[in-house]
Amino acid sequence: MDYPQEHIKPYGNDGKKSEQVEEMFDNIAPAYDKLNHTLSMGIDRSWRKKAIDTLRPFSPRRIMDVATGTGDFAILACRELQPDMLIGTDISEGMMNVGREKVKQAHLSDRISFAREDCTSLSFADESFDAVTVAFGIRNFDGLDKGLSEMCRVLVPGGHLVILELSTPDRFPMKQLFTVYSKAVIPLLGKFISKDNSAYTYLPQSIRAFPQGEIMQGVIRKAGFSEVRFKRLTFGICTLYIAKK
Ligand SMILES: C[S@@+](CC[C@H](N)C(=O)[O-])C[C@H]1O[C@@H](n2cnc3c(N)ncnc32)[C@H](O)[C@@H]1O
Repeated sequence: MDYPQEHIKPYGNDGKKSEQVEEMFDNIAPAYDKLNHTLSMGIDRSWRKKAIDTLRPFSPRRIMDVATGTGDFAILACRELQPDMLIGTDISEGMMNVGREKVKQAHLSDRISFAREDCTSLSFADESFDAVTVAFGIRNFDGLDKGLSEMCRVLVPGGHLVILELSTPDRFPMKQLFTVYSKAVIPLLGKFISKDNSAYTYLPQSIRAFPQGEIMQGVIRKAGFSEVRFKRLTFGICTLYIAKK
């Protein structure tokens, strides 16, 4: 299926979305962590922790963190869940280079590795992982259905998928506050800190266009998952989805 966010690209209509997304994240990589924590006022840390906690009962031994970026989710998941191995995959080498450095600093290089992989076409064999996670990345895919079915393919039967994604609150007054914040504050602060004029205009546009809540639950089910649940976090600014293969 064709989804509206697949037509929203960071740098205009020319060229493939995945190439533009890769270029954008390569550009903003050095500023990404600072911006992330500033724009979310640090709340992203508690969202990541909540997402990782949902995997604790299953003690996954092999984890893939898709769209791993600068590795924050991967590092926290490795510390909290103590898997045998965790591989962070992403299309942006710029983001992963920041992540590689952080993993080294955290003395986790023996358990966390990185690989350049587009999630819509993964090179891993079927049933390679016990858990797949993706935090704030799935909205950027050029092919949501293909990305989800690839994540399903590489999971073992009974394995778990955890998705964190930004969403738009649907109730007063957070809905109105978030509209002002996303249309005025995010582009301005984003431009100032990252020096990329387009990246932080793309961010709120892609959040608004991305399927949310019950609709996203249906999209995940259609890709082959069962027991799909979701939880809105912080008044619906973020949504956590959990599913089983
Ligand atoms: C907003 S960052 C999130 C990074 C990290 N997961 C976090 O929690 O901070 C989104 C990441 O998704 C990656 N990405 C976008 N499309 C992708 C794709 N098709 N396959 C793999 N990674 C992708 C980008 O390169 C970027 O690093």
